[in-house]
Parts: sequence; C-alpha cells; structure tokens
Amino acid sequence: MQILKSPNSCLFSPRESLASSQTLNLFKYLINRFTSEFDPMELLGRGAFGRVYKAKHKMLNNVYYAVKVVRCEEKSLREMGTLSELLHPNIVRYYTFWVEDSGYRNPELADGALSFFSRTSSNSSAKYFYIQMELCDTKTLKHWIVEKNKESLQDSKRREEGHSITEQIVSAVEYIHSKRHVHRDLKPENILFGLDGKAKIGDFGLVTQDDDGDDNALMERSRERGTHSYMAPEQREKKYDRKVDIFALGLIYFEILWKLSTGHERAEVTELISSLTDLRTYKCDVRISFF
Ligand SMILES: Nc1ncnc2c1ncn2[C@@H]1O[C@H](COP(=O)(O)OP(=O)(O)OP(=O)(O)O)[C@@H](O)[C@H]1O
Repeated sequence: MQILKSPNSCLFSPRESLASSQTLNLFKYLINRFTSEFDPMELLGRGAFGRVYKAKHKMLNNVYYAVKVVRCEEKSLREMGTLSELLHPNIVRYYTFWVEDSGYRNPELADGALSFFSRTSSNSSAKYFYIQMELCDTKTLKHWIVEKNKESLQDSKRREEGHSITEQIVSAVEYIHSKRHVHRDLKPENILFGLDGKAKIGDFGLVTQDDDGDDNALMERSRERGTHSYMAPEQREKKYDRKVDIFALGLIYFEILWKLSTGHERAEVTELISSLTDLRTYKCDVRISFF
C-alpha cells in the first residue's frame, strides 16, 4: 500500500487522505459558505448595517439570489426571525441564513474598504449573518416615483400602475399585521420590485411585535428610530401600535399618485393623515376619502 506523507509529517493512506480532503472541504465550506456555494456577481447596494450582493448559485443554472451580509446584532436577528415567518408574494422572500466569521468583501465589485467591514475589522470576535433572499430589481418604489414625477400628472398610466402597486403594498402590510408584526419603517426606498414585476416590501430591520390580541392596546416600546418623514407622530413617543404603518402607507399612497413638490404640500398631507389617526385602517372607504 502506498503511504502518503502529509506536510505536517502525519502518515495517511489514500483512503485517509481522501477522507481528510473531504473534511477539509467541509471545513472550508462551513467557514466560507458564501463563496463555496455562490459566485458573488455584483454589489447591489449598501445600507447602514450591511451590504447586499447579487450572487449566482454555483450548482444551479441561472439561479440568482440577493445575499445580505450584516454584522450579527439583535437588529439583524429580529429581521431574519420575522422574514422567516413571512411568505407573501409582496414581501421579499427569505430563504435561509448562516453565520460566518468574516464579512465578505471584494474590491473588484466596487466594494471598497469602507463602511462597517473596516470599522469592525478590529473586533476579531465579530460574526456576520449571511441572509439569502429573493433577488429583486435595484430600482425601488422611490425610483418609480422620481420617474413618474418627471412625467405629466395627467398620465393615466401613473394612476393605473399606482393603484396596483398600492393594493399590493396594502395586502403585504395587512399580512404583516395579521402575523402580529409592525414594520415601522415603510417608505418608498424599502419597497422593491421583484423580477416578477410585483411590489415587495423589504428591510425588516426595525420590525417589532404588535400587542397580543387586544387591538386597542398600545404597546410600551423603546423609542426607536425609523424614517422621520414617514413617521407617525405617536412613533416619536413610547406608545404606539400597528397604525404607525398605516400612517406611512397613507403618505406613500399620496406620493405614488401625486407630485408633492414642496415641504408645505408634504406638511399638509402629513397633517391630514395625522388627523385620521383613529380611522387609520386598510379599508377602501378611508383610502378613497383621501382624494
Ligand atoms: N432582495 C434584494 N434584491 C435586490 N436588491 C436589494 C435587495 N435587498 C436590498 N437590496 C438593495 O441593497 C440596498 C441595501 O439594502 P439594505 O436592506 O442593507 O439597506 P437599507 O435598505 O438601506 O437598510 P438599512 O436601514 O439597514 O440601512 C437597498 O437599498 C437595495 O437597493
């Protein structure tokens, strides 16, 4: 029997050598699952906490995903926990997640040494979540609104498409609330378009639990961030509930259908929606009465 000599002078038979190379591959896979399983193709975007890559699955033909790489923190755990519970055509689909010791970075993908990776590199114990999600278009509802604002407001296509997009978002928010979650950061930038053309709510980084069963109870919450311009007045306080999402939806609906050019127009709309606090519901009659 031929005996192989390993670099560290242990002796391996061919069978042992095969077993050890398989173990090594498994080890490499566990350490670098992202690059073992996927070919990272493109940096799709970066947020305050992470980066999102377009990645091709190595073993599947023409199957692409969005993989978000974020530091392991409570916020990202909350995001994954919620996403894993949700399955809806208008919510960015989550597949799975895993943890690695380092955050992927590739200068060839315009992925410079900026942001959270370099900031955290001094912390050798930092771990990273890799969240495998449905790949969407990089153009969000924000882009859609900016494009439509360049066109005439009389454009009937804006209304037609706008109503369809609104219905899809409302359906997703209803579903999120039915699962007793509050998104808390609804805004056009967080509404993506799937490759199937459907509107999809993403970025569940601020998601929280709604109250347990009592629709009228207001939960005591840590006063958390969100996006100021879409935030319901009560969200700046400690007690609020899912209606904060309906408030943001109301503003988004206005922006989808109308060009809010000035701060004054925006303030008027915000005031109108605030005055409807008690009516904030998904019901069509309220949505129609906005106009
Ligand atoms: N599933 C996806 N498919 C395609 N692009 C995506 C997907 N998810 C995110 N992106 C892109 O990556 C960018 C960064 O997303 P990410 O959720 O990390 O940041 P963010 O929305 O700015 O949130 P944060 O509030 O955490 O900073 C988004 O703006 C979007 O353009």
